[in-house]
Amino acid sequence: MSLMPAETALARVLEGISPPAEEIVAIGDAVGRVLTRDLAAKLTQPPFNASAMDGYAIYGSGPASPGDCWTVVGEAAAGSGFAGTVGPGEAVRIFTGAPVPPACGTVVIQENVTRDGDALVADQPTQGGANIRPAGNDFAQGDVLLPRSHRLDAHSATLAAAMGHGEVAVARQPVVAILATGDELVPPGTTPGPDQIVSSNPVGIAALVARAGGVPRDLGIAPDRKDALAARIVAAGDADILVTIGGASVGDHDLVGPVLKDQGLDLAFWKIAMRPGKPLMFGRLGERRVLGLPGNPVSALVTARVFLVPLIRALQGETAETRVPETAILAAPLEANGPRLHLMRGKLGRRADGALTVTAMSSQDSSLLGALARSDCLIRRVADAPALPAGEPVEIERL
Ligand SMILES: Nc1nc2c(c(=O)[nH]1)N[C@H]1C(S)=C(S)[C@@H](COP(=O)(O)OP(=O)(O)OC[C@H]3O[C@@H](n4cnc5c(N)ncnc54)[C@H](O)[C@@H]3O)O[C@H]1N2
Ligand code: MOO
Repeated sequence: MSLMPAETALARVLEGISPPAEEIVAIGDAVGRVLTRDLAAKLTQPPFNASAMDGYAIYGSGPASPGDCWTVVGEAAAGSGFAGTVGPGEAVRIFTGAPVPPACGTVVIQENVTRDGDALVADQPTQGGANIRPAGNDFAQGDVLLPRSHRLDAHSATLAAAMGHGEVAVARQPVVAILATGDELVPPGTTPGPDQIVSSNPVGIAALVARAGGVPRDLGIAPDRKDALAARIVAAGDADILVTIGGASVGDHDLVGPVLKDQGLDLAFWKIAMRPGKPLMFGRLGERRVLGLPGNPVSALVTARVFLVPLIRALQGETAETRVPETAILAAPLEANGPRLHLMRGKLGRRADGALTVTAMSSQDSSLLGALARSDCLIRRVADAPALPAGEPVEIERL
């Protein structure tokens, strides 16, 4: 029986997602959150013609030439404009960010004039209209600047604040319960007994969840016993996604599938044509999505990137493409690929001419965390891809 292609599996994972529930958060807490509504500016920026420099606002719209002179009749500072009127031959001392008086169309910078008491003389030429930021230069009230589904980052959250939004409507963050399974596992920081290893995978899975905007909930480690596993799965409670790690394969102690089946799992798939990640499983337990990741650390982390991260993003209504394909030139040859999509761990470099190069890690064993941590990209090899010599381009995805 041929395995389900990874693309089909991803499409199944992303099926049937409803628009996210929304909540209102303070703009200072909204970075990393996804907007549920188009965001229009409540304000115009700048709200007035503003000086871009420290200097003098001069009457009229014309240029200033050396020898031109004015009488200084007042001052405009940021936060307190000049309240009077400016007439012909007059100027106002002005500072960066201050409103430019309506009668003034040019600001000359202070380095280019000489002032003696109230008398001001130009030493250098200044173009008409110089050093003024017109009202609405950045944006105007009513402009939709940030669309629904946009994930706020440092820049766009700053924009939203400037637009006048103290609070924004964002998608509720999906809760992702993470359950490690296996008699061999002990928590990080504890000394493994004979035949045991550290349960390291949940650390990276939780980090990927948080970076995608989800809230990780650690369910600890379940031993390879049906009753214990069943109890932990129930403990996932109202989580939006239950992620299990390990116990997904075909061994006698791989009980995750059978226990989930007993609990009524509506299985979408089990096993996909991808390396690492063959035993990946996905289904629904009522409203809850269940993603069964393979136990091998590289398999768990790579499948979490490829399937869990897009699911968490989609549950927040984010539509942006998460995979950003690029090409790099092989620095060393690659063998022909087998029948599964192979996401190979690779290291990027630069050729003397600046071209991006990539070298596959010498071992692609899915237990090698050291090699994964040293990698900075995945090389995407489609099923049955032919052997490639050095110098050929390959598709990569940065980690
Ligand atoms: N006869 C077959 N055997 C295996 C197959 C197969 O198709 N036929 N598939 C292999 C592949 S591919 C993978 S991947 C693994 C995945 O198996 P499981 O998901 O059942 O994972 P486990 O057996 O529980 O563990 C595998 C490996 O990973 C370690 N592990 C598990 N959990 C953690 C954790 N939280 N932190 C760190 N390391 C963990 C575990 O100790 C094992 O060493 O199956 C192959 N076998
Ligand atoms: O596919 Mo397994 O996930 O290679 O190690």
